[in-house]
Amino acid sequence: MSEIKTYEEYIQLVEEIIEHDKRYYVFNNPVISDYEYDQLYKKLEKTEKEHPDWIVDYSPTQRVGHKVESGLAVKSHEVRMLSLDNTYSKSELENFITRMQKDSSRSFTFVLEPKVDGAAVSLTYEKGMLTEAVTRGDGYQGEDVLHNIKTVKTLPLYIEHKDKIVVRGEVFLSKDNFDKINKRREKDGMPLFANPRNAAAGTMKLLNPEIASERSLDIYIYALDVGRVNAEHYKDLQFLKTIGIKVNPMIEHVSSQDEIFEYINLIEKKRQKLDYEIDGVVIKVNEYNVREELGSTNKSPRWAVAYKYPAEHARTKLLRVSFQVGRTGIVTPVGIFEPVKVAGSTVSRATLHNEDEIKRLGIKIGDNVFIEKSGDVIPKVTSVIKDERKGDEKDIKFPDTCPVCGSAVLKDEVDVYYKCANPDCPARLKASIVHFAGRNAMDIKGLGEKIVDRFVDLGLLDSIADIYDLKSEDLQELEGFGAKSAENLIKAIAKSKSKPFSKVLFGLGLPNVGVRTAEILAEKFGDMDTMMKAERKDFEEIEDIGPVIADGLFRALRNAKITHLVEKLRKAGLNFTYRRVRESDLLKGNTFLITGSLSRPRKQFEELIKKNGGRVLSGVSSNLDYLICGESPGSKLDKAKELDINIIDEKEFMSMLGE
Ligand SMILES: NC(=O)c1ccc[n+]([C@@H]2O[C@H](COP(=O)([O-])OP(=O)(O)OC[C@H]3O[C@@H](n4cnc5c(N)ncnc54)[C@H](O)[C@@H]3O)[C@@H](O)[C@H]2O)c1
Ligand SMILES: [Zn+2]
Repeated sequence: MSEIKTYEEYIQLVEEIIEHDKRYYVFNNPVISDYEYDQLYKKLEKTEKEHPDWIVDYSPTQRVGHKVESGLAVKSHEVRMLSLDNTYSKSELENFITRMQKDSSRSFTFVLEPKVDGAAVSLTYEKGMLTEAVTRGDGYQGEDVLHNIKTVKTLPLYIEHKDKIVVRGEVFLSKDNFDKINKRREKDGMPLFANPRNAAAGTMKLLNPEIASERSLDIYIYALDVGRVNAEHYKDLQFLKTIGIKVNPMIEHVSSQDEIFEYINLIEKKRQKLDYEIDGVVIKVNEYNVREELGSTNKSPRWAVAYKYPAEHARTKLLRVSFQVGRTGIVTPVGIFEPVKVAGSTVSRATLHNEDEIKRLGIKIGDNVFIEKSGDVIPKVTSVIKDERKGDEKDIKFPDTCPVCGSAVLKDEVDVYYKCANPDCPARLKASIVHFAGRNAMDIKGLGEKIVDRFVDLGLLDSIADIYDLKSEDLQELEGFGAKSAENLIKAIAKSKSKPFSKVLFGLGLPNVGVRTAEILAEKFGDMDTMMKAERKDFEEIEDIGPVIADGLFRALRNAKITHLVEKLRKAGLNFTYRRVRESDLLKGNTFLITGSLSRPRKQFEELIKKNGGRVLSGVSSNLDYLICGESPGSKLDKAKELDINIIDEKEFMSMLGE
C-alpha cells in the first residue's frame, strides 16, 4: 500500500493493523516482521496527523495492546500499563530527546535500559508476599498469570519489605530455551513461535503451570510503580535490588545525549553474546517529577522512547530444496542455502512454507537471495536478486511422488498444500508416534525420532497404540539395545499411562489441537466419550475455536482410524477422563483459611489446598496468608481485615492453582 489518500484507505489500514495486533497479542502468531508492522504503524500515525478528523476511536493509535481474550481471570491495573513510542532512526531519537527537553521546565537525567524481548507483567507484593501477577492486556486490565509467574525461579515469592509494592518487568526466555521450544514444536508438527517474545507471552498464558515450569521463564524488573521510596527511577531500581528483586545489570544512569548514543552502540556490540534476546534500548527520564510534567498520550509515555535495532540481512544462495513429510502428510519445501552468518548464528536452512510463498517470492534454485533474521526469529527469505540470474536457475518443482513412501503426492486445492496420498505413509506414522511420545504429550523418555524410525522400519510399531505392546524381551534382542535401556524404555512407557487426559488428547494429533486447545477441550467435555458424541456446534461454542477448526475436529472424531486408536489406547489403560484436581507445589509455603460458603463443600477445598502443598490453619492469626471468603462470611472476615490479611474469593483461589 502506498500513500493514503482517502478515508476508505485509512479505514482499510486501521483494519489491517488491528488484524496484525490480534494475531500478535492474542494468538502469538504474527505473519509479518516487527519492522514491517512498525512501518505500517508509522504510516497510520502520519495519516492521522494529516487528517485528524478521520481518527476512529478503535484505531490502534488510540489504545494499547489488545482486549483480553484468553479465558484466564481478568484483573485491573492500579497504574495503567502503556506501550512505548519507538524509532529505528537515530535522528528521530535525537528529535524525541530535544522535544522532551523543550517541554519540561526542569533539567533531567536519563536511565538507559536494554529492551528485553519478552512480555510485560505487573507484580504486586503485599506484606512481603507475591500476591498478583497480571499481563499488560489492554493497559487497563490484563490476565491473571500468577500460577505461571510462580514458576520463575529467579523471582522471590517473598521479600523482606512489608509495605505494598507494585513492580513491572519483562518475562522472557533464554535464547537456548527458545530454540529448544521451537525445535520440539517443529518435531511435534506445531506452528513455530515467530520470536522469543511471542513464546514468552504464550507461555505466560498457558493454563497449566507445569509447561511453563519446564520452559524456564525468567524475568527482569524495570519499574517500581506503587510504593516508591525515592524521587528518582534509578534509585528505586537500586532499592529493588537490595530487597532481592532482579534488575538488569546493564541498566545505566547518564546525563548527556552523547552517552545515550555510546550506550546504544555498546549494547549493539554486546547483543549477540547475551543469552537472551533484546530488540533495542529504552531511554527513560530518571526524575519522577519531570515524568509527571511530560505526561503521556493514550498509548505511551512522553518521557520514554525505545530505540530499536534493525533486523539483520545477509546474502546467500539457494542450493537445493528438500521436501519433508509431516504428521498430516503435508509436504513442506525446505530451502538449503550456502551457509551464511546472520544475527549471530549460521543459517543454512529455511522453510519456504508452501507453493504460494515460492510463487510470491519468485524464487528458483541457484538464485542469490537476501535472508532476514532479527535476533532469534526464524530466518526467512525476504527477496530474490533477480537481475543477477545467469539463466541456469531451475524452477522449484514439488515431487509427484512421496520422497518417503513413493505414493502419489496430491495437491489439496483448498489449502494450497501438497500431501502424500498414502494414509499409512511411514513418514506420517513416524511423525505421529514421535508427536505422541513428545514432551508436551505422553513424555516417553527414550522414544525419540531415531528410535521411532528404527522401530517402524523393523515392524515393531504399526500404530501409536503398538507402543503399549512393546516387550522388554523384544527390545533386548535389538542391536545396541542393552537389557538396561530396554527396561528403562518399558518403564517410561508404563509411566506415561498416568498422564492426564489433556496430554493424551494432545498426543492424538487431532487437527489444530495444540497443548492449550487440548486442555480447553478436556475441561469442557470432561471425557472422551462425551467429546466423541458432541455436535459440530458444541465445538463452535468454544472460545478460540472457529467454525473451520470445529468442523475439522468434528470430522476427525468420527474417523474410524481415530476411534480405533482411542479404543486400543483405552484398553492399554490410558486416561480418557478429565481430573480437575491436580497435585503440585503451587501453594507451597502458603497458609489458608476458609470462611462463608463456597460452591462446593469446604472439605473439598481443604483437600485441594493440602494436595497442592498449602496448609490449612485453624484460626485467623498473623501467620495466615490468605482468607478464602465465600457467601455470608463469619467473624473471621472482620478479624482478617483487622490484621490486613489477603482476602480472596473462590475464583482467585482457583486461579492460584492455574484453573
Ligand atoms: N509483527 C506484528 O504483526 C506485530 C503486531 C503488533 C505489534 N508488533 C510489535 O510490537 C510493538 C508494539 O508492542 P508494544 O506495545 O508491546 O510495544 P514495544 O514492545 O515496542 O514496547 C513496550 C514494551 O517493551 C517492553 N520492555 C522491555 N524492556 C523494557 C524496559 N526496560 N522498560 C520498559 N519496557 C520494556 C515491555 O514489555 C513494554 O510493554 C510494535 O512496535 C511491533 O514491533 C508486531
Ligand atoms: Zn508418503
